Amino acid sequence: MSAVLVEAPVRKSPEIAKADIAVVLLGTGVVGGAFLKLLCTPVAKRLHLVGAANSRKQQTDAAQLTARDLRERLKREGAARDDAALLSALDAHHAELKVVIDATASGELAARHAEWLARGYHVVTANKSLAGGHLAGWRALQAARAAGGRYGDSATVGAGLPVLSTLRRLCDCGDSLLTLEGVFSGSLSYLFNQYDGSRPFSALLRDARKLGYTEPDPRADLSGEDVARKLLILARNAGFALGTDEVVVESLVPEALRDLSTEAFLDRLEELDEPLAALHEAARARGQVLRFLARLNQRGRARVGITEVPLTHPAARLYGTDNQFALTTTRYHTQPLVIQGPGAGPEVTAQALLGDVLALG
Ligand SMILES: NC(=O)C1=CN([C@@H]2O[C@H](COP(=O)(O)OP(=O)(O)OC[C@H]3O[C@@H](n4cnc5c(N)ncnc54)[C@H](O)[C@@H]3O)[C@@H](O)[C@H]2O)C=CC1
Ligand SMILES: N[C@@H](CC=O)C(=O)O
Repeated sequence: MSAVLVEAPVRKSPEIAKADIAVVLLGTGVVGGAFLKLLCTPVAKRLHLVGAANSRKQQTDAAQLTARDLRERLKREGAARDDAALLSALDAHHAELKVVIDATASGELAARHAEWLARGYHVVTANKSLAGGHLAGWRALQAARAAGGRYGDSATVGAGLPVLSTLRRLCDCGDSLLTLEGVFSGSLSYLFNQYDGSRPFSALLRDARKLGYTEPDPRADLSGEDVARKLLILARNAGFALGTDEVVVESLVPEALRDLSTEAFLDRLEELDEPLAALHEAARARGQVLRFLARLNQRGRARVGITEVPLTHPAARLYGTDNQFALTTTRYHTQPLVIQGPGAGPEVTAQALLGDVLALG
């Protein structure tokens, strides 16, 4: 029987008019750039971009903000960075909902999220530095949320996979997280799913960077820091008050490459090849493969690092940038609840940001 194409079901839109949303976008790199493209699609018609910034320049001029090449223009022209001017642009707009979107990896900006929430702006973020950083920051964020601020964080774990939403829903229903295990990094998944020694690790890393899977400085991925942040975000959302120093992190970055500038590090990527090849060879000789795993056990002990796993291990059967989150809870006890799918990339991450913005009202 041949496949029949059917029309998509008509979704009756509710009669209630949805609110307009004024938006400031911080970060016009890989993720921010993909978000700007989504803004031009019909689903984003309620969103009004009133400001956009990269690390050096910003724009609040309405005509400039609608330019198709806004991202390129911001590299050359615009006003100097000043958060106050961006927030004033939000204040001046008629929209009921005012949102700051953080598509940067800046710790400095993340440290302002709680203050923005307290001032009545909503925050939607791909930046994990606050929720996955020092416990004091996490606590300030929870206080701002308890006071009514809405924080869209879907993009911070699994690049928008329904992990945080599922975990929170379970906890809201009285379930408790017992253990958490899996592959929480899209770039490291991409690297180790492919690495078989035939191409140098550094060449695969360059590909991952070009495809937009790595952090702005790929050492944030290779050091396990980015994975540790995601583990902390999940653990804290499940009620474990873990500090950054309570996660044992095993870095893949050799000592000699740790203190370099990003540019200097990128020039010396080949120095990763030999140690990785040795690890790979040792694992292969034992019939195992390498995976970068995150684990939280029932006593709240957390560890992220490279591990040899047998070919039958669930993490050995991932593809592309797949993330895998295995949640054992009081109610999902015999078998874990597993959430798996692409866990990095500009389009999925930008979609997660848009989803969080639209969910505001
Ligand atoms: N690439 C991915 O697949 C995913 C990325 N994320 C997160 O998204 C964030 C952005 O990642 P990418 O777009 O890949 O990085 P990127 O390096 O391509 O872009 C970062 C942007 O932030 C800007 N920026 C830095 N400091 C700033 C400041 N103080 N004010 C305004 N702009 C500033 C930079 O100029 C640049 O435009 C990171 O926090 C990352 O962890 C989250 C999920 C997936
Ligand atoms: N660099 C990150 C991107 C998503 O958070 C990763 O590799 O997972």
